[in-house]
Amino acid sequence: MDENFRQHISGLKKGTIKLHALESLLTPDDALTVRRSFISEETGVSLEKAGSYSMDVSRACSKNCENMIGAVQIPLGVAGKLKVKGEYAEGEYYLPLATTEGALIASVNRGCKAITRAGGAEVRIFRDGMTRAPVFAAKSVPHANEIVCWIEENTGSLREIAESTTNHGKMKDILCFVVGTSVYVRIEFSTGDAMGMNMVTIASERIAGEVAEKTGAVLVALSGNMCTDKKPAAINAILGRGKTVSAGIFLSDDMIKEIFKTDAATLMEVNTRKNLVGSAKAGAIGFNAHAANVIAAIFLACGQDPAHVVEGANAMTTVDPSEGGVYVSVTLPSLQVGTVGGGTGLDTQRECLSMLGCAGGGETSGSNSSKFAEIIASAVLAGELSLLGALGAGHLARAHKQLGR
Ligand SMILES: CC(C)(COP(=O)([O-])OP(=O)([O-])OC[C@H]1O[C@@H](n2cnc3c(N)ncnc32)[C@H](O)[C@@H]1OP(=O)([O-])[O-])[C@@H](O)C(=O)NCCC(=O)NCCSC(=O)C[C@@](C)(O)CC(=O)[O-]
Ligand SMILES: NC(=O)C1=CN([C@@H]2O[C@H](COP(=O)(O)OP(=O)(O)OC[C@H]3O[C@@H](n4cnc5c(N)ncnc54)[C@H](OP(=O)(O)O)[C@@H]3O)[C@@H](O)[C@H]2O)C=CC1
Repeated sequence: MDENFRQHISGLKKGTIKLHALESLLTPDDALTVRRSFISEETGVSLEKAGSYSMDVSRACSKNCENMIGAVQIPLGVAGKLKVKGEYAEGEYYLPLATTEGALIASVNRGCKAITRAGGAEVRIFRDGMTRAPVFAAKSVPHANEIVCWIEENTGSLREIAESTTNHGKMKDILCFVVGTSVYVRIEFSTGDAMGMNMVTIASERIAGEVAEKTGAVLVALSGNMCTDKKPAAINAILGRGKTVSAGIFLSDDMIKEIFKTDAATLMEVNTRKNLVGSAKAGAIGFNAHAANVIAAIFLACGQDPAHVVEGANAMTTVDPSEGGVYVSVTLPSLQVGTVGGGTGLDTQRECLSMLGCAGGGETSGSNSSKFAEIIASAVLAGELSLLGALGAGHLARAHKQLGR
């Protein structure tokens, strides 16, 4: 090994160099090599494979991952083509899916086949807004009331303050909730093509400062969990967070029989007893079969924040009787996605977004992230159709035996 590298490793061992300071002393690739070699020596694991990557790490180690030592690889497959008839996504798409679960892509692929043959998923976005909710301490219940009244009377000036921090963010709404002396201020923004959590957090900090100064409220935490970010929460399912999007498809009796080897009545019964009654009995927030599977696979492929699978999978699946077949829908109340920012600029993730024609900022602000959300909702519909069909036909265990072990 290079003498310069050995000296840095020796500095790490002696504690004269901090592990996270390597990028200030070396090029990004060299910093990773030294850190990985040090961790390899400390743990006795070669890490040779983790050190084999194709991405330009200068971006990753400065914006996405501290103390970076390499990359893990997740198999990337495709499903489709999937025909989507949305307001932003109009066409047929190959879906990039990163997963290690055998049978998942086959299942989504089968759903895509059905949807495309049936004419395409009909998809619409009903609401769009990213939230952050600081929590303040008031001195008393009347003081809490004064704080809320002040915020409601000064929404206009708070909007100006918030929007001075961003070119693309627009404040849409402020909702206040009080519990005794705790005041939760849920601030909602449209965030263009960004998922928006950094953008909204920065803007909310300015609002919080103004509220504290003008009302005497004490800011306890910039995130008070009424946002609610990265935790399962009914508020996101009810009010929405990120994009609220629904996709639906009519499937004829013939198609259900041919593609899913079952029938309309069985599909409806599985959905009612499993997705609706079963989920209710279990106290679930999501009433679906496996929305998380599809969202996680697309999120990993396309550079989304994987923790947002928690809210994204908060979906409800319905199967309505319809003349000559069924109308199946999924509704995702809190799908948080972006095509700029976060992990979307990493090389392989950007390639995957480009496969869908939505990498980077859209022609109009927000059009690419909306297109992406419509495609994801349609992909979730494909996954729901196929798993409901497999359960109806009694094929679930067989499929995983054949494809997953
Ligand atoms: C496995 C299938 C698709 C077989 O489905 P099938 O109908 O028996 O097979 P087929 O040979 O007739 O193929 C039908 C179509 O499926 C697709 N397909 C078929 N095989 C492949 C393959 N190798 N690679 C890619 N695509 C494949 C393909 O589109 C094909 O059409 P074609 O292109 O041939 O005209 C079906 O049985 C199925 O979907 N099973 C369900 C599996 C599933 O959804 N797993 C999801 C993960 S389960 C889980 O994680 C969550 C869970 C289950 O715990 C949640 C819960 O509690 O419910
Ligand atoms: N801070 C937090 O509490 C949390 C952070 N995260 C992380 O936040 C990151 C995502 O935050 P996010 O704010 O989306 O991304 P970034 O922080 O990467 O910021 C994206 C910026 O891109 C600019 N931009 C350029 N073109 C566009 C466009 N067309 N539409 C919208 N913005 C555009 C905006 O600048 P401008 O604002 O000037 O318009 C925007 O603020 C992820 O890495 C995620 O993991 C996740 C959860 C919580």
